[in-house]
Amino acid sequence: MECNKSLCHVPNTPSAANKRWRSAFVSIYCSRALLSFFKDSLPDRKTAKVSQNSSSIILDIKPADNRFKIDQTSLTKLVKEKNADKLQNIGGVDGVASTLETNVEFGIHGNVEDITRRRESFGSNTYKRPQRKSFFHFVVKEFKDLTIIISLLSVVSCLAFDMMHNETLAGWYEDESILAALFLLVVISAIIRLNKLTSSIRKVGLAIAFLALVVLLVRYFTGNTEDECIIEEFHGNKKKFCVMVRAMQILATATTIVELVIPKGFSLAVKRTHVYSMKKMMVDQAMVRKLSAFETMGFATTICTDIAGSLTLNQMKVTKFWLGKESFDAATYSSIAPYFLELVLEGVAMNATSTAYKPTSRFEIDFLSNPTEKAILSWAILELNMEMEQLMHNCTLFSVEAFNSHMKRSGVLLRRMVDSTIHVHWKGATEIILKMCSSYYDASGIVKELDDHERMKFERIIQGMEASSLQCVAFAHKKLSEEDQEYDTKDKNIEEGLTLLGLVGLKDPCCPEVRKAVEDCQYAGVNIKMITGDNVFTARAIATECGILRIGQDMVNGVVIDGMEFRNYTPEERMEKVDKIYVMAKASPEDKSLMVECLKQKGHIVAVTGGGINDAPALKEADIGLSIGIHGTEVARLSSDIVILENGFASVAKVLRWGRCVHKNIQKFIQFQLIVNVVAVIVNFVAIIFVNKGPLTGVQLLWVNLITHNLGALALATEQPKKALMEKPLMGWTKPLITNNMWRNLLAQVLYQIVVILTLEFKGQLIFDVCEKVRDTLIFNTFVLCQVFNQLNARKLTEENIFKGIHSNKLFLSIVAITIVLQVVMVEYLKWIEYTESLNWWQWATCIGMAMVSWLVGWIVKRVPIPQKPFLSYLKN
Ligand SMILES: Nc1ncnc2c1ncn2[C@@H]1O[C@H](COP(=O)(O)OP(=O)(O)OP(=O)(O)O)[C@@H](O)[C@H]1O
Ligand SMILES: [Ca+2]
Repeated sequence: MECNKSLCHVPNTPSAANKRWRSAFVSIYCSRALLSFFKDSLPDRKTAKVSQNSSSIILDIKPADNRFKIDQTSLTKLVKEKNADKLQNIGGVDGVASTLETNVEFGIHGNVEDITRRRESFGSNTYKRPQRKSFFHFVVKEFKDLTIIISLLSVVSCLAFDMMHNETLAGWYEDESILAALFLLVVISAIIRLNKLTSSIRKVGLAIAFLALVVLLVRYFTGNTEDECIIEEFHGNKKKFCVMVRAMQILATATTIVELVIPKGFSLAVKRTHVYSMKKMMVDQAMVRKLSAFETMGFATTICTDIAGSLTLNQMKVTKFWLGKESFDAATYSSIAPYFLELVLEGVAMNATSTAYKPTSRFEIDFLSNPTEKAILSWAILELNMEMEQLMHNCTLFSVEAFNSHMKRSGVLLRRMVDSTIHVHWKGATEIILKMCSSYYDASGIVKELDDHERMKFERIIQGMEASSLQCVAFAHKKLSEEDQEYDTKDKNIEEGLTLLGLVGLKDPCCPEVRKAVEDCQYAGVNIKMITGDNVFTARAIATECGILRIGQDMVNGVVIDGMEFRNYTPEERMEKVDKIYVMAKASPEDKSLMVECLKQKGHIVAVTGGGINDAPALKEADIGLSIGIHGTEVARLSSDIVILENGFASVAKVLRWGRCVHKNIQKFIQFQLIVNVVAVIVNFVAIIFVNKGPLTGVQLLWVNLITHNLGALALATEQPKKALMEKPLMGWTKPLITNNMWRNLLAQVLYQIVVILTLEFKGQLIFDVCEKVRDTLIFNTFVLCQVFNQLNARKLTEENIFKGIHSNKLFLSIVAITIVLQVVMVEYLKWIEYTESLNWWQWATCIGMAMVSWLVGWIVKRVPIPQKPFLSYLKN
């Protein structure tokens, strides 16, 4: 409007010279019109800047109006800042006086025109009563900074979270559903070792926050603080508002510190590391049922393994068949007397928990039984042409004792249809069955007495089979007299005086990679022990084949023992001998768990692998239970922490490696995160003490926390297990979570970052010749970039080359790149909401340069030797 009006007064005969004049005139007046418009609506710094520009225009071209060389805002600023340099720039007191067109001695001219002009420029010399503001208004104003609310909420929720997460876990252990598990993971997880660390950090943090609070309060009540804004704004208001607002500011500052020091990010990061590794492990056919098992596995000092499925393929096959003292094979089966073979097949078919039939195709046989039984049935059907259905038609069962790992035998009582005679059939572990026999069938089916001499001969045959790693099963038979009709399998009579029918030897081939996997684990400092229900000789042979026993070692006393022997030791003897035992054979389920219990008592971290029902108690007793094998039983799976669907010990070695990796990654994250938090707390604290306000605003700190907790944790969680993890012995369960190496790295980085940030805080404006806001932006930017660079430092806790293998971790690199991009966006965004100022290229380069020095610091500090004894133990002494 003003602009248009002014334009009307411009001469309307545009000569060439006048044209130039007019365009200058228009631009000046239009900009002035705009400025006055802005000035009315935005009474803050922004206008000041523009007005300064406008005043320079005025000075150049001699304005038509009577404005002063200095405007109100600049004048207020000059008074408020008490900046001697600026005063000097204007020409000192005299300069100011002449700018204001006044005389230091006589004052202003004072006529109506002059006063009006001054009133227009500087406003009237009266105090404008501020509008009454409600208490709600103060609250909203103080809490406009959303971060404070978020901080408060997160502090509260963090405490609630900690209380909650210990209890609610038990529910999903029983549930195999991976979705349910994943869902619960987001809400709760058990983090055992971190709890201690977290609680000590929390104590220190709360102490610092409290101290800061005290400092601020003391300052406030002793009037030692410049509460200009409050005094200015609330002058005339009731004092209680002042107190409340100040109290809120103090609370906000303290909350920011608490928010920084409560390491809730740890548990979150641990969870993320777990979930990431869990997903990776699922590719390897392993499902983690209990997340903390990951780290526990990393610390395992002993792994107790069974045979079937873990060391062997769980594909048993009958390879030996003895009738009497003669061995038969495919070529000689036809020479067996038919009536005798019929008896043997009756024992096989009737004394089985499942039925099998021969389908059209030779190789498709359906079974529902344990591997041993499956192998025997398939051998009988395929090699001995057993007609299972036919045999089952010929007799009726009236009592059955199913196989179990305690008794290691199964038995049936049956009546033959043809003559109604009653027969008992037993099959089971050779030592059990042999004890029940007093006679034997020789190769031609004639019953002979089993005296001690003959018994020895059979034992030798069995040992021969077992020594070639065969699992042996013996069959026995007895025909009962008419009076025995009422008996069932529980009666003594049918357990004695049996006739040995035959022996089979079953081969379960060792997994091809098992030897290497066992070696890897041993190399990593983990003891491998075998605990099995199988016979001593079988166990010894397989242990040697898999590398659990070294050649000659099996002869050393006490290395291979029998479950019963172990059971009968006194508790003291057990504790004394348990370390030396490498193979425990003929073990009952209780023996297996007794062994685990002993090892645990001795301070070992014990992992148990197994797939059978008989392994369940040991799996439960173990620190980490791993159920193995696609054919593993449901009971074993439910008793375990990790379910491995593949057969083979190689998977166990993989889990061990991942376990160590997860632990390492968590350590890396802790080092990384602690640096961020410690630096932020100290810097804020020091700044509060000296200048009453921290250099990093709530939003900025929240941002730092956000990227370190989330992106940082994710990046460090994705570090893959390296071969080196299995090259060192144990990391030590009892060792502190933060090792001396980590303390050293941490202290160096913290020191460096504190020096950089405090230098920027106190001397930054001078060094870089920038305003306060640019300096604050420099601090914020440098702090964030330091963390980005430090993330790479954290990749290697001890190695000097932090870039080693980084090319293979694309995810890590992408996360770092994303963080940098987000930081640029953040600086720009914060600028928009007036939290930061734009940085020029040179300033960006300076920030990056300062952050990059943390690599150098990391490299240098890794060369500083450290003591073996944990740092913190020096404090305790
Ligand atoms: N179905 C069965 N019927 C009769 N005897 C069996 C049967 N299965 C196994 N046996 C006998 O019982 C012994 C112990 O077998 P068991 O399955 O209890 O051992 P395990 O502890 O599971 O062995 P592993 O270490 O392979 O897991 C075997 O050596 C075998 O002689
Ligand atoms: Ca088993």
